Amino acid sequence: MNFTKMHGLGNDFIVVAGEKELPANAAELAVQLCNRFFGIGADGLVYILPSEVADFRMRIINSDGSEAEQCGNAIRCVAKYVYDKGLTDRTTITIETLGAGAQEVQLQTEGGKVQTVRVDMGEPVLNGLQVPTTIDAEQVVSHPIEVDGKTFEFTAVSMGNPHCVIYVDDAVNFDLETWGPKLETHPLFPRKINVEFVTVKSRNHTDMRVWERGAGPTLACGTGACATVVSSVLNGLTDRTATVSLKGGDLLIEWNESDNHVYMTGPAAEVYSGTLS
Ligand SMILES: N[C@@H](CCC[C@H](N)C(=O)O)C(=O)O
Repeated sequence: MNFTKMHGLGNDFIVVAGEKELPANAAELAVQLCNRFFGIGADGLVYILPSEVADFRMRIINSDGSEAEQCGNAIRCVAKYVYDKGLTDRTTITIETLGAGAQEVQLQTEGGKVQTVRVDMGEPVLNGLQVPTTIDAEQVVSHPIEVDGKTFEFTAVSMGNPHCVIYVDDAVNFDLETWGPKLETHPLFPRKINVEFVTVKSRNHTDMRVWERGAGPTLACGTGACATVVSSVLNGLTDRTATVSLKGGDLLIEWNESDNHVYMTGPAAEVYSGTLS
């Protein structure tokens, strides 16, 4: 099996292309290969597959073997992969995802080299039951959630995959390991949830740290950055365009007023390619 190790701001993936469908043992493979001590080590296993509705199709399995509906950092890596490996020579392509349909991706190149990737991440889903949460409301904004006697307030956003955004005084030093897993598996979230801890720095800048569903603390989360800006607009805390600073670097997020789509711009990088026997 040939693979390429890639990352988007340190959120790292084992990327596999050439298969027609996701193998039946994909969950088991993800757990083995993503293990940082006994495997290659990654936050997720990503398959690039043929699509009937877009140029390419992507499936992503988290490091615990669960499948995610969408992944913002992986979609940028997939776009860079197909361009760099000559699977397309176009700089605007579409990539089909499980949870957010076909998305348009623009590769921003200089001298034939991919610099950044801009993705139309589609419209955010705000309806409580659709995110999904157990709350039947058109929007779930600043809703209380109790964990171990401590009450947080969260805003729920789906970008194809579910997110809960919580504002804290100091996201950079927040105790992710204690609160992340308890919020991820809280009964309010029937399919579990990705948790973003956010500190607003200005109308156009936030810090964010993420506890990812199925992967734990990662250096960056593209869909989480999109959810952060959507939530911050709904809470009146930022403008519609903002930079989200993650542990692995920055993403530029724009929630466009005219089409209601969220656009994400950021880098993607290849680390190495290998063969697994
Ligand atoms: N890191 C990703 C999100 C990956 C999937 C997530 N763990 C989930 O289960 O929804 C991103 O960059 O968006």
